[in-house]
Amino acid sequence: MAPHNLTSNGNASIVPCENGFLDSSSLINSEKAVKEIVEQPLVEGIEDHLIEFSEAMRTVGKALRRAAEGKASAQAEASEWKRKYELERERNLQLENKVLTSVEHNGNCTEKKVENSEQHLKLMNGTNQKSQLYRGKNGIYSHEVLRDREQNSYSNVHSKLIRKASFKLHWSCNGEKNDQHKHDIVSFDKGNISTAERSSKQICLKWESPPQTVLIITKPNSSSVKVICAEMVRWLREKHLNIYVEPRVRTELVAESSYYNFVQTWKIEDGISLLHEKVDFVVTLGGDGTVLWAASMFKGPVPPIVPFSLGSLGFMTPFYSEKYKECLKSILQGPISITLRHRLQCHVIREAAKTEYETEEPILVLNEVTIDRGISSFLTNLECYCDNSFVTCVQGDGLILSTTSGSTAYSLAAGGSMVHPQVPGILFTPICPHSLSFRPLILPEYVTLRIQVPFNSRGHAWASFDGKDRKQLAPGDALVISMSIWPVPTACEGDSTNDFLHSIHHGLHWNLRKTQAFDGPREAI
Ligand SMILES: NC(=O)c1ccc[n+]([C@@H]2O[C@H](COP(=O)([O-])OP(=O)(O)OC[C@H]3O[C@@H](n4cnc5c(N)ncnc54)[C@H](O)[C@@H]3O)[C@@H](O)[C@H]2O)c1
Ligand SMILES: Nc1ncnc2c1ncn2[C@@H]1O[C@H](COP(=O)(O)OP(=O)(O)OP(=O)(O)O)[C@@H](O)[C@H]1O
Repeated sequence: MAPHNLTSNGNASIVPCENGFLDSSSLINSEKAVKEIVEQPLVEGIEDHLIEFSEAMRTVGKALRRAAEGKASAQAEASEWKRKYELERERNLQLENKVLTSVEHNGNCTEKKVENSEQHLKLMNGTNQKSQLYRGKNGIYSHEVLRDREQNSYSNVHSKLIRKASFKLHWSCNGEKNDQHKHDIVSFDKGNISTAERSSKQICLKWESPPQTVLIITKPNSSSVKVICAEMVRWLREKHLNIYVEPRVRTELVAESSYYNFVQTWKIEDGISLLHEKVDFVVTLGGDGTVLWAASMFKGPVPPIVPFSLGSLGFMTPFYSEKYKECLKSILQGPISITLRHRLQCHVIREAAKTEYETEEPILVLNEVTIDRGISSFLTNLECYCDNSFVTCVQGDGLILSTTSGSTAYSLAAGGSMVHPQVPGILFTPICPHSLSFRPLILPEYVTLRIQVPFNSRGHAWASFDGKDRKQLAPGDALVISMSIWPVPTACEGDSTNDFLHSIHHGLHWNLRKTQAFDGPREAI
């Protein structure tokens, strides 16, 4: 129940604000009420406990005043910060305007880019941050004004302003385009708890300006992939796109013909960290492993990925490579239905680390992180905590913490459920548990999990990330896992649900059974 406020006439009223705080006037009123009670002349022979009561009320009165004062000072501070923020925003917008105008005068940018920049500024409408996503009234906008900082010998865009294509995300509803992004909001209007209508379904990406730069990632050592890649590069070049490939692929292409000299790449690992700033979308040519590889190249935001199937299974690769021209035409034109695939952020915390924050570089996984016994012949012994609540102790071959995208991979093989990739959750799937009652769990996406190798463990454990980068975990070491804020947007062939069902039908032959014949024994009617 909400606290009641005593008034001088003895009536009680409930006065919490919407935000859960008491408002300052009601605090002052309640303080007055307390004062009135306290200041009433004491009747002779008053009991000791009444004196105690009045002392207590005095303390309450003081506390209420302090709360009101605290709130007023917090409000003043907030308005000061708001004012500073407005000033900063104004200044940055002016700076941005100046840079763009000087670029226009120097002729360093194409006409198209300058046109776009004005459009961008309008769209940015008061946002000063060089951030990846701008939340608009009717969806999410993405804009970037970037300076090419990389000294890349293959790049012909030195020190120029380059601009990523701008796009907008829509949430469409029952097949119709609906610009309203509906959040999952819990309301408690008049004390009735309800959630907002759940009509936000398929996410659509619409280009606001044409995409100009594409990154092609290919599965190595495959001649069919090499052929398609070379063809695709030529085709994209005709469409005037800037093309990036991995250093290995550029070497292969240039060895084939000097025609491919225009293809750009990066020289050192550092170049990869800037890719998301340059690339409008990524094409993968391979199987699911190539999509995992492409995702792992982006430690932060990931551009939309268009995965072409050149592997055996292809859960995440809905596009047919033979039809790449039609597919890419429709991708370049948009809008594109996308699946936002969540990733898990994994921190290894060594026992030797002095603080919780002294962790190794976090690793992002699109499928799963697995903690297993490696080559050890002992049972793994893993203590699992979820937001500091003890979950269980895993004794068996290991544990898989999987995203819903990874639910059809290793987790499925270990008995986990298949989950639609848009369901926000973390799968907790044991590997060969030595207990009959250990069933897999699906936990909500907002929890933080901590998997601890106990000090009394007989052996080490091993963590692997999307099947790669194995790391040894010694007794006392822990792995902390939470949902990353950087999902992997993958383009859909149909829509998210259609693609998911298609992949489990065709990839796994899910529930494939000959239909029972009509003739035979029947129920008596
Ligand atoms: N017992 C198992 O099923 C098992 C064992 C180890 C690893 N894996 C999976 O392999 C993944 C690594 O894939 P890779 O291609 O780099 O290695 P890989 O070449 O060994 O291929 C593993 C297989 O898993 C499939 N796969 C990958 N991601 C999938 C997904 N999200 N849904 C359905 N199938 C998927 C691939 O198509 C491939 O056929 C790991 O993330 C793990 O999920 C599975
Ligand atoms: N660009 C890349 N650079 C290095 N390794 C890669 C690259 N792309 C994919 N790989 C690795 O190559 C392996 C095979 O890739 P992928 O899964 O795409 O092909 P596949 O095995 O033929 O397909 P499927 O998994 O559908 O059978 C994976 O282990 C993956 O990590």
